[in-house]
Amino acid sequence: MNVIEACGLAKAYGGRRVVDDFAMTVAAGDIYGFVGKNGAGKSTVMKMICGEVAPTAGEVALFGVPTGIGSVQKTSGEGDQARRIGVLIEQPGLLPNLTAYQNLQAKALAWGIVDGPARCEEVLRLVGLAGAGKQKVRGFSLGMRQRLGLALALLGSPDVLLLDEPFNGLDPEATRAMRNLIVRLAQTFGITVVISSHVLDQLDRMATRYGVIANGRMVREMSAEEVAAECGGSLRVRTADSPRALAVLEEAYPAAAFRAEPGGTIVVSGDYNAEAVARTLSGAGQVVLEFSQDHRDIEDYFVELMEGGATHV
Ligand SMILES: Nc1ncnc2c1ncn2[C@@H]1O[C@H](COP(=O)(O)OP(=O)(O)OP(=O)(O)O)[C@@H](O)[C@H]1O
Repeated sequence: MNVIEACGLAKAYGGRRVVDDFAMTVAAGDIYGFVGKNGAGKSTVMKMICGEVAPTAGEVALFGVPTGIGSVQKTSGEGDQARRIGVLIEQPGLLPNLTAYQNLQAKALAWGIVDGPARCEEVLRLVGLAGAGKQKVRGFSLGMRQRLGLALALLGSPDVLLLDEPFNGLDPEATRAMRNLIVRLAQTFGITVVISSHVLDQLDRMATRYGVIANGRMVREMSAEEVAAECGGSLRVRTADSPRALAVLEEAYPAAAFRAEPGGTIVVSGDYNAEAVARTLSGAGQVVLEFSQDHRDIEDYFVELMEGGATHV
């Protein structure tokens, strides 16, 4: 089932369309990496999905139900539908003079969560802040604040989490902890997660699907497998007898593509397995002089896509 479907979505500020004709599909269980340059429109899209910002045009369907412009928006913060989406967008709006627990309790009360105290304890535990529940938030590190923000987003037991730059300002250790936590939430509780982030190497370790936005439009959506295949690159092989090696490989791997370079290097791409190629060559008595794998950097790949978006007038 698609949990989020956006179609023809647009948002104009002062007559300028910062999101335009935007489409997005997020399926249940996805960890969806939402990628785009600064100002591309990621936060605005997420705010429209969760109902914080009313679209100028277009439609969002949540859990297969069209929200209609403004309908979920009006229930934001109350009601079951709004609670099915947990949101961490920009600063989580924490009250610094209250403890972590009190911050959660205030929201639980506002939302009328029946088992409020137990749920507050539970989400604190989930985000690894069980020991810090009685501490005032003003003494919290950025990493702890982000975790508490995530706890607030989890309070209503959401089916979907929208996380805008959850790694912002976190050191490598806190970044890893946040990543592991998000993956655990997705895998253990089946929560669908949409994460906007510039930290591509973190997304690369967790995302199952990607969407790339440029100038307010979706440039491309693709699975992690598609990204891996496109970044997979090629194999460069040179042996003492390149024509013979080429003939051996072409016969052994009919589904792969081969290109012979003038210096005798054979470039293998498509459907091949590097280890098997090495074994085939050695089995054919070929003396291997060069054997290296070219991988396309995932960052280069996304930067190219992010820059390939249509520009607005
Ligand atoms: N409330 C607003 N009023 C006017 N312009 C806005 C408003 N919110 C966003 N914008 C503009 O819309 C564009 C998209 O902003 P948005 O925050 O959605 O981008 P983003 O992709 O999330 O960027 P970043 O990665 O920097 O957070 C920007 O040019 C921004 O200045």
